[in-house]
Amino acid sequence: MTDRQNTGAAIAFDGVGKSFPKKGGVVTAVQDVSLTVPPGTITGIIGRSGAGKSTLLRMVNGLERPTAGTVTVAGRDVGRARGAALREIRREVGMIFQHFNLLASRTVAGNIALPMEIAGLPADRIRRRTADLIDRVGLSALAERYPAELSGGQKQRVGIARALATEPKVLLSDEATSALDPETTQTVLRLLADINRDLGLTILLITHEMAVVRDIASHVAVIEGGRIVEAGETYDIFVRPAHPTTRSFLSGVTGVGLPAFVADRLSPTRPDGPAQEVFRITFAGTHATDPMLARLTADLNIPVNILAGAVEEIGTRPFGNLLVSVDAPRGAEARDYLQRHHLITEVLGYVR
Ligand SMILES: Nc1ncnc2c1ncn2[C@@H]1O[C@H](COP(=O)(O)OP(=O)(O)OP(=O)(O)O)[C@@H](O)[C@H]1O
Repeated sequence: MTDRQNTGAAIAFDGVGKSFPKKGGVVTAVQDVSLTVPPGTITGIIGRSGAGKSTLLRMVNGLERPTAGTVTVAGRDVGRARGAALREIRREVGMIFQHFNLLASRTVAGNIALPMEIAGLPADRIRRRTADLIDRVGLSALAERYPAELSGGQKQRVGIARALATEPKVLLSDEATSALDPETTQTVLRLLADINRDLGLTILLITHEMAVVRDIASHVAVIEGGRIVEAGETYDIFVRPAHPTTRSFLSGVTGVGLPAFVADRLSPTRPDGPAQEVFRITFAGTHATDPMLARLTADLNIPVNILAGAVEEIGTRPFGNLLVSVDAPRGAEARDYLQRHHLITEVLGYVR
């Protein structure tokens, strides 16, 4: 297969809205979304069920048309494209699905060949390209099997190969790993990352799992109630989440939660009498390994209780979280000290 590094197309949403008619009114699925997906990136859109993710994604390949604003792929207005122009855009935008959407009556090779047959490619070219694609997704031994004979991960590999058949510049992924176990999820995410790197394909994926974003996406947008509430580089969003929805998505994946004996007693306001202030410290980049807590105790004589902690990597950059408590009257002083030393702190509450 030819190397087409950095030829991925940018996707741009500009003031995009989508409403559906319903009895007695309208349902607004997406409102006022402006977002650019840089070419060659893997960008994640994360949101809860009903947030508008699928609707947003379906506007990129013209399965839905916006009722406001414009969606462009490589500068071409998808919502206004018709006929041949729309078919051309669809060839450039591949899509993979949570439930794979394979044809049960066709073999692995037959499923992958289908988009090329529809496009009217010559038979020998279809055969060669199908073999290349099967090889790329690691299914050479299974070319003549039927979907019912495959595992979920193998089915998704077929889905990916089929999506690549028309040599798209953009790949849309609609919860592609949600039906897979964690180990298979990792292998499929690795395959998507390889394809992004080798082919320069722009990947836009929707998910409800922040772990998927962390593992593969360089950029992320958080959607709620049809609006983008926060967007940026994944690392920055992990280190400094601004919106409560983003924080709640992160709380499940940053490796640290409060131990139950603290969480059960945590109060949002400071109680009267002796209490401990509980806060999160986020370590980013080169500060991740600084022995700051020891210095805090040495410089200010504030003892720190460590409640939980974890260090992980996003891309290749270290990122850590510590949950600690200090004597409540000295909490502000301790946090101020840590912030002056480039750490990020967030008060979680108080315990007696
Ligand atoms: N064709 C449609 N007709 C009417 N309402 C729709 C249609 N498609 C989506 N909606 C509504 O728009 C809102 C957003 O739906 P959408 O499927 O985009 O959300 P989602 O974030 O993808 O959720 P999920 O993860 O559950 O699929 C929901 O309230 C949904 O009921």
